[in-house]
Amino acid sequence: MDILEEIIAHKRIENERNRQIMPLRKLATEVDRLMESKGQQAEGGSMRKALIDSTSGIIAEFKRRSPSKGWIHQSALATEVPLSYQQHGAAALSILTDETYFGGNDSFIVDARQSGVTIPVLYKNFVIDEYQLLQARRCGASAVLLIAAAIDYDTCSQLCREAHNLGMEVLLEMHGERDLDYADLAPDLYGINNRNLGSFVTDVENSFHMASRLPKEGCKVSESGLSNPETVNSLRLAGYRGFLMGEQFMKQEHPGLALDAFIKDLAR
Ligand SMILES: O=C(O)c1ccccc1NCC(=O)[C@H](O)[C@H](O)COP(=O)(O)O
Repeated sequence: MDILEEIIAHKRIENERNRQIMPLRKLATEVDRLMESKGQQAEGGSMRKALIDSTSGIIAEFKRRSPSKGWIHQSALATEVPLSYQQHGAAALSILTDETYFGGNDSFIVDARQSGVTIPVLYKNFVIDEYQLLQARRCGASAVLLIAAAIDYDTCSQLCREAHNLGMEVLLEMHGERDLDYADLAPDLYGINNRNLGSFVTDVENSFHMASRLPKEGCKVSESGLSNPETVNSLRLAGYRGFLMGEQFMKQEHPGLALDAFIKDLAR
């Protein structure tokens, strides 16, 4: 069993437990009310537009721990780091909400919004059913991640539609050619993950290899293992508009300042 299979097996149990605590119908009613009072479109607006309009294209990630690295920054605060990322030029944010494997929580997005984050936020979790889309909408996410390797095509198609009905965008994550069938679901953002989930090894060549295989007009995002400004500039030339980066910033004492320095290097 690779790590993704393990996480998904655990997620099914977790979702079931959450449904016992708050039934789907009750959560849906809460989200309906939220949408009535705050509007159809999710908080933070369009991540696709934010990436296309941005010069950096950086999606800065709030990730305290990971299966590959263990704790990266255990004491990092969701009331501080996401806002600091915004102040230092992030085009958008990704906030890990998975608790067991990434030390995350939905409350981190709530904290980020309450601290003053207004840019788009990706609900970074392993979404396999509608219940999690409602959780994402409730806590203030603008977009959700759907991972092709984690769900079958029909489920992905249905979740894409439901996310849109909830006013959120979809970042569809693919790893390799075997996932390309999913590209015709026309997500808002096409992600290529450079991390091999069997070995955890990251290889940015994966993004270069996959670039020409994605729809020409699609907004492409390269994910994982990015640490070098020159690589990001080369990925931009290859057609990418978004660059999802976590560990490179989170391993520093001040992730926002690390982002600031990285963006300055991009422009050199
Ligand atoms: O980060 C991991 O170790 C990991 C392991 C298993 C599944 C997913 C994993 N990461 C999720 C991500 O996609 C990354 O957090 C994101 O792309 C940022 O990557 P990085 O810049 O390498 O922290």
